[in-house]
Amino acid sequence: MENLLQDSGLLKTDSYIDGAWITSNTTFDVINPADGQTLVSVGNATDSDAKAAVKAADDAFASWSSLTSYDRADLLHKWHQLMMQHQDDLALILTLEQGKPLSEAKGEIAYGASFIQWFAQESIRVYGDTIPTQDRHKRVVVIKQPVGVVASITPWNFPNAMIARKAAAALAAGCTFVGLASGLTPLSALAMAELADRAGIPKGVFNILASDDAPSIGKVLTRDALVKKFTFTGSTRVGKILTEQCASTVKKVSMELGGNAPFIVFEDADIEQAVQGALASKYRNAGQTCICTNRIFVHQDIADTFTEKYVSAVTELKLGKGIDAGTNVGPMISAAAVSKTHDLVQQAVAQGAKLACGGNLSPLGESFYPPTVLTEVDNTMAVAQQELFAPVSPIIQFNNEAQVVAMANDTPYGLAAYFYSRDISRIWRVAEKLQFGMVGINDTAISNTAAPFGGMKQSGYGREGSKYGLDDYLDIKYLSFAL
Ligand SMILES: NC(=O)c1ccc[n+]([C@@H]2O[C@H](COP(=O)([O-])OP(=O)(O)OC[C@H]3O[C@@H](n4cnc5c(N)ncnc54)[C@H](O)[C@@H]3O)[C@@H](O)[C@H]2O)c1
Ligand SMILES: O=C[C@H](O)CS(=O)(=O)O
Repeated sequence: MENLLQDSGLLKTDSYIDGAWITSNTTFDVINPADGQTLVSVGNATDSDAKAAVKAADDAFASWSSLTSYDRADLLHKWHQLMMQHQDDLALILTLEQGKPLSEAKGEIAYGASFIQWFAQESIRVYGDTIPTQDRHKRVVVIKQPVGVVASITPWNFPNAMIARKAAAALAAGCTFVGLASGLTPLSALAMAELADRAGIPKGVFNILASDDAPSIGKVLTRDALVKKFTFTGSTRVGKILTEQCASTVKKVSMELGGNAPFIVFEDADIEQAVQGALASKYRNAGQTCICTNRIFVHQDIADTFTEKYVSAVTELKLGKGIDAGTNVGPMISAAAVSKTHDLVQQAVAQGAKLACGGNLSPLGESFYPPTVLTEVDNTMAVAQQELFAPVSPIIQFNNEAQVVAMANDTPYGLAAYFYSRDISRIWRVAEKLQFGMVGINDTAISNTAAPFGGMKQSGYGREGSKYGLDDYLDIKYLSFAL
């Protein structure tokens, strides 16, 4: 695999702890979802390695947090520059281990790097307060201080950006960081560590663990008292487990969890714009993003027109390997993911849904599933209630605003929602009533470093990116002076 890279030094296969690439007694294989072949074998970090990483981060905290925010920003800017300088190699590594089209992988590298740049800039704007008191002999001042060691566990679907979105804020705030990458996609995280090393980020400040035993490593990271903040991105199911595990040491916790995004097309929408928006939101990363459209609600008056245009556009999407030019939709992460998806599609058809396109197993390989559209779906079906994380569009008809808002909100999730309308009164009414942390209005390209990314309900809590993104990594302290 290294011979495919311009800089073979970016292919790292061991965990990075305290500025060193550690050796492991056992390894696990990283599989290319496009062909099921082993890319490389990676050293399997152990619980002891996780404890060592936490200790290294704790040892490094005093010196890292004592740097000025300008000093930290300089190092983060250098890291950002190196990420962009090596964007092509990082994207190729990402596509090979995760499957997304190369163009999307390049976009993810730029998106991940933008968080490093953003928080380098934000770090020099961590302000406190002076508070007027009723006592002339008293002064009250508020200061903000980094919480300490941050531990993180992240998913396979954005193996660069989900780590960058956390680590950049943590380091900018003056914290030190231990990240466990997904065992399915560790290579992107290890390449980030290589570039952090090259940027001159001191040893112990940024540590990356690779392991195929996340539950075991997770118990260390959630229960070690030296870890003061735990941040997770992944499924709601696992988020609940980890939140419970963090309770034993009362850590600060942030959770970026699952989603079930409604996409509503009102009768006054620009239908062509809605078709393009749904296409982009649904089939990005083969539908494997937390903010992908999960249910498409179309007003009955325009349902036939929208569906005809949408199905026509979906059938134009090219299914293929991520490294192949022209691929719009790559493989899913595994054959198991395809099997789960196909079962949901078949179950929906058995319950009365109609297959407008796709819905068959692909000759390209066991991890490929064709872009699929189901019509005459009911909001109570599993294909509408579950987070699909797949290239499948369930279309549900509605006949009035109150009904569709109720259906859209009828989910334990509350991450992203989208709707298309040109009625400004309706836009405000619906935007305020939708119970989701992020709402796209005639827009589905909502991921934005400057905006506070996060959810409500069982999609989690905490915000990543934006001017709010440092808050989760800072303690607020006030000083009361008697003069
Ligand atoms: N809200 C967001 O920002 C966001 C972003 C990306 C993905 N996600 C969500 O992530 C999910 C898909 O990713 P996934 O399949 O990797 O999710 P997952 O929850 O199965 O795994 C996430 C990470 O947790 C690890 N893990 C699994 N079980 C664990 C345990 N018991 N203890 C410790 N670690 C454990 C995994 O190895 C992986 O690294 C979807 O639900 C998606 O919506 C959310
Ligand atoms: O999968 C979830 C990611 O957070 C989506 S995005 O990378 O923020 O667009």
